[in-house]
Parts: sequence; structure tokens; C-alpha cells
Amino acid sequence: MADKRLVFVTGNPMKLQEVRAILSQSGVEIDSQNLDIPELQGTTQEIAIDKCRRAAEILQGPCITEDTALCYEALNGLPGPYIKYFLKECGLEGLNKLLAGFENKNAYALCTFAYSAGPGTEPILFEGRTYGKIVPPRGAGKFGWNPVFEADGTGKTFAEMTEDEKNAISHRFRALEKLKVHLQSLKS
Ligand SMILES: O=c1nc[nH]c2c1ncn2[C@H]1C[C@H](O)[C@@H](COP(=O)(O)OP(=O)(O)OP(=O)(O)O)O1
Ligand SMILES: [Mg+2]
Repeated sequence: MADKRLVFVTGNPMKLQEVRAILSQSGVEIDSQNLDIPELQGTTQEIAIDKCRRAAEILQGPCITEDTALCYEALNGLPGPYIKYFLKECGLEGLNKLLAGFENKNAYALCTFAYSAGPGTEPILFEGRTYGKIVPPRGAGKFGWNPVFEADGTGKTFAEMTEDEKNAISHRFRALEKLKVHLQSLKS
């Protein structure tokens, strides 16, 4: 893939680190802008589109943004895009307690990248999912809810995996696979 530079608007340095690692072989160079874009309430898609549109307006140029949701089956997809606030207020233990009354601990991590070609254009979305379940915290808690999400078929929480292990199966990796295809199509 030929060289391409893209601005990733995020306030989260761990996201940036993973995105750069996942894209390192692909010729896509990521510049970052730490802008705190207000996030709408709504579905993950509505939030992602609105955030990217605002970011492109502020930057007056093309950019990508990313939204991460953690969706519990027993709660019909909640906390979903509001996971940041649940994690902040209730902690990792609280993320487990939310499911205390339910047998079903299944959840999926959902990553939504939005690409805007610039202000006034409609952002395009690229989603990736990883299925798993919510467990009591295991592993080093360096990034968000990693310690309480055990990915199906691995026996490990994201926090127990190396960076490479997580990046090979993560919601973020799967969304970026789709974004890469789109970026490639822009170049021809
Ligand atoms: O792979 C992940 N593994 C564990 N935790 C994660 C992951 N990815 C995001 N997270 C956390 C960060 C934040 O507590 C919430 C998403 O909220 P979200 O608004 O998308 O992220 P953010 O506000 O930190 O950064 P941004 O400036 O890109 O919106 O889940
Ligand atoms: Mg955010």
C-alpha cells in the first residue's frame, strides 16, 4: 500500500498506540489530534457519525475518529457507547455487578471507526466486533475494561494478552481491516 497520512482525533493514548501498531505494516501513517469532541447520546452509529463530523469541522480537513462500546447481551447492548462513564463511576467490579442478577455474562466489544473526507461530507463507518464474556478482573489494568473482558476461545482477558495477541483478534483490529480496504480504494 502506498503511503497515506491520516489524522486520528482521539483523547485516548492507548487507542492511538493500538491503531499505530495494527496499521504499522500497511503504509498508513497516523497523526493524532487530542481534541475533546462532545459525544452525542444515541446509538453507536449516531454517536460515531456526529463525532467525526464535528472533528472534521474543527480540523477543516479529513480525519478519522473511533468509538468503543462494550455491549452486554443480558442488557440488550448496554452499557454500549456509555461504557466510559460506567467504568469511571462503577469501576471494574461494578462492571461485573451489573450482571449479578443474570446467568448470561456474554458481551461483545464493538469498535466503530468513522472516516470523514472533510467538512460537509458524510462520515462513513467501519465496525469491528469481538465476542466474549464479562469476568472478575484478571491481568494488568492498563487500558480501560481490558481486565474484565475474556475473549471467546482464548481463556484470557484482553489484559492477560500481549499487545500482539490482543491486536490480532480485537474489535479495533477488525474495524481497521475494513477501514484499510476503504483507504486503499481512495488512492486509485
Ligand atoms: O480496547 C479497549 N480495551 C479496553 N478498554 C477500552 C478499549 N477501547 C476503549 N476502551 C475504553 C476507553 C473508554 O473508557 C471507553 C470508550 O470510550 P470512547 O469515547 O470510545 O473513548 P475515549 O473517550 O477514551 O477516547 P476518544 O477521545 O477517542 O473518544 O472504553
Ligand atoms: Mg470519547
